[in-house]
Amino acid sequence: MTYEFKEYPDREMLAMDLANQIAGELRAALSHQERAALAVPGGTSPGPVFDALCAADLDWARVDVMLTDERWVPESSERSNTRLLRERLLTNRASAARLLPLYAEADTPEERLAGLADDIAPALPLAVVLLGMGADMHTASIFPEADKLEEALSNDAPILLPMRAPGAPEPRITLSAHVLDGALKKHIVIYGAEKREVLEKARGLAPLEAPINAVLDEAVVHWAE
Ligand SMILES: O=C1O[C@H](COP(=O)(O)O)[C@@H](O)[C@H](O)[C@H]1O
Repeated sequence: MTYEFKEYPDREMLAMDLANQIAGELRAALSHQERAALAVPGGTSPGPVFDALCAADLDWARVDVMLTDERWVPESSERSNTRLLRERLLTNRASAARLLPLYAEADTPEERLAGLADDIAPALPLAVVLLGMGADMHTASIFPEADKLEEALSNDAPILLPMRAPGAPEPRITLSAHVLDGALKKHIVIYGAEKREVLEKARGLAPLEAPINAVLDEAVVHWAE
């Protein structure tokens, strides 16, 4: 498995450079296809990238934006990844993009899974995916020790899976590994010494132990202190 590791002087430079790269890749995809799909993470890491990317000059009306995963909470919750997406990415020029949601009101993800997956399917494969990584080596909501970990990692997994894990305070919904890994361009954003070490420790481990390894091959990892 090989991946590129890009180190930046600071987080601001990382956010600007990564946003430029993603915008360029979306433009390239749109030059030879009618629509392009972009999947992005939630959590604490992508906000500054969203702040830069939302101003990019490209034909956002032909871009389908979705999350890599969602916490099963309504948008009124501080923990909603959709809320972050609306506040920081789907604004400015990017407000013209089409959001393909990973949440709909219901008590459990299982109740809405099929409908959400049906809406996403025509937009695939992803032109670009941006992923985060937790300190436990999870990516999207593919967590070590999760109840559907094996299924999420298998090549014939459905597009979307519900997920429950000891490290996740609420039920989740996640794109499966082959959908994420099938993106034409893959980027992973991580900050700080701890996550850099975690990524090093993941080297050589099976995706069952280190789910991040299911998407790392040929990805670009963007790191700043
Ligand atoms: O819960 C989640 O965690 C990961 C990592 O988040 P971070 O705050 O450590 O950057 C994130 O990539 C994922 O989308 C999110 O749902």
